[in-house]
Amino acid sequence: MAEEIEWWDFDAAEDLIDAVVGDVSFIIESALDARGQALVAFPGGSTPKPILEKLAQANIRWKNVTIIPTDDRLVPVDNALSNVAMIAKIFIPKGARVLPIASDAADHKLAGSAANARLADLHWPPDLVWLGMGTDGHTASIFPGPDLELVMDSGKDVRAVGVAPDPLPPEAPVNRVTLTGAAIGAARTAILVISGAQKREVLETAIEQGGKSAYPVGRVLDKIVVPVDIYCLDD
Ligand SMILES: O=C(O)[C@H](O)[C@@H](O)[C@H](O)[C@H](O)COP(=O)(O)O
Repeated sequence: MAEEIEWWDFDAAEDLIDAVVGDVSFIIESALDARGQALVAFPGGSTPKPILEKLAQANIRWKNVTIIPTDDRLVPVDNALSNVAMIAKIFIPKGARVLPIASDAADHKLAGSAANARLADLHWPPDLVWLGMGTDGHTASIFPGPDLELVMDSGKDVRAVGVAPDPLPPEAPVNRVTLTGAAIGAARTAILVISGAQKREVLETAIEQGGKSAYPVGRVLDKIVVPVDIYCLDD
């Protein structure tokens, strides 16, 4: 399990947004100071959008920052389900380099190999992996089901794989590409941002169960060696 897990609870969305923006800005600034560049992975889904919008206003040297999605849906980039499109719309105007990990390969395995090849060129490990979580305990696109072992036990040099969730998640019923357990586990810093009592309960159970959890998030947190900050908005 992550060496240390710290929970930060919020009643108001603005307070959570300010806290996450402050933390992520600090992580990026520190990476820029230390290495002159930063590589960060941001999640898709609906929770991060207002936070990302506020983060983009921070006074950061965005042109030295590379952003990848933690995972993406295998859809064309002009599709509303595309995570990279959401991130690119917010950060390209700021001068950041936003790299897609999805491709238009019809086969999710090929899409995964293409993503892995693209990530091989980046300055690794990521300075930050920011995770979201679904009520089924998935994080990034690491779902319970047939691909779980592949994603979690892919070997440390495999940074991304393609997955075909079964069942497909109703909010975005398409195949995906995701960072692997090893890629997330290698991050220099990691945060998890969730909202609502239902997710909190799932996450608490997953943490308790640890590396043997049926919830992917428990397995992923088990791979992360650095302390993890969890930001939770109560409903
Ligand atoms: O692209 C995705 O689907 C994600 O990266 C995924 O892991 C997301 O973070 C959770 O499903 C939570 O999504 P919400 O914030 O929309 O509930």
